Amino acid sequence: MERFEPIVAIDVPDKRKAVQLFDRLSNDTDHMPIIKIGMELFYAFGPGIIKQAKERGFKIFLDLKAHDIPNTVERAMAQVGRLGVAFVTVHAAGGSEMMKAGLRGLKQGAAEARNSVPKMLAITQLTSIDEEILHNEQKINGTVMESVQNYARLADESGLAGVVCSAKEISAIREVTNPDFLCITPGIRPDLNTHDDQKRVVTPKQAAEMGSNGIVVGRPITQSDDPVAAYKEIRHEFFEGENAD
Ligand SMILES: O=c1ccn([C@@H]2O[C@H](COP(=O)(O)O)[C@@H](O)[C@H]2O)c(=O)[nH]1
Repeated sequence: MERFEPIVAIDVPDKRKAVQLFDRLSNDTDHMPIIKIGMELFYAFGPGIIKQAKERGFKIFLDLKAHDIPNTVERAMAQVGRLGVAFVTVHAAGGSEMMKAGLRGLKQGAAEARNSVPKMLAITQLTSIDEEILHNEQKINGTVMESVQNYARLADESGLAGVVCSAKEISAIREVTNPDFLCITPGIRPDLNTHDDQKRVVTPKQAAEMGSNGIVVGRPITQSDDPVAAYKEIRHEFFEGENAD
């Protein structure tokens, strides 16, 4: 099973802090993480911030969670395909037509720029959603597990490389998707007493045991007094948990 280096979410408000984290995570580690650039950094600094991370040798997980009509997502993904990133995200809730259109655009943009095609992942149910929000706000019948499994099946049928989900849902997803389908898992907390706004959380070791292809970790690293030490510990726990079954 393919396992990626941990994906570190650089959710910080200023460029100086982001670049400081890029420098520390590239200079002071033997195994560099994948860098996740999300809405906060991208909306503020655009493609330039991707360039700065790539110059330091990082692979980029661009997490903009596209969710719009198919034509708009197709055209947006054509632009993203030109950026030379490794992963991109769209919301499965946009439907199969939207996911297929996004993938078409991504392939077209990547081909025009002579880039490899990034792996497109579908967000299933955000890891900040629990049963209560699912039922009372989204008005979805059934469980979070069933909703995530349904979105994963739809993403696989639409040709996507995988999904973003909680590690708790991986075994249900594997029942309905192709064997190479990726499950990338945020909602990671080394200390399960500290959830922040996340609802479906597991430790790095549990994520490995549950079959995660890659963990996404933000605040436990970026808000640590020693982000490099925190990263190394989380990475060790994730890879030590590998094949623990
Ligand atoms: O379902 C999802 C999808 C994406 N995320 C992103 O992962 C990180 C998690 O950050 P933490 O600080 O470790 O909670 C963040 O960038 C989210 O946008 C997610 O958490 N859940």
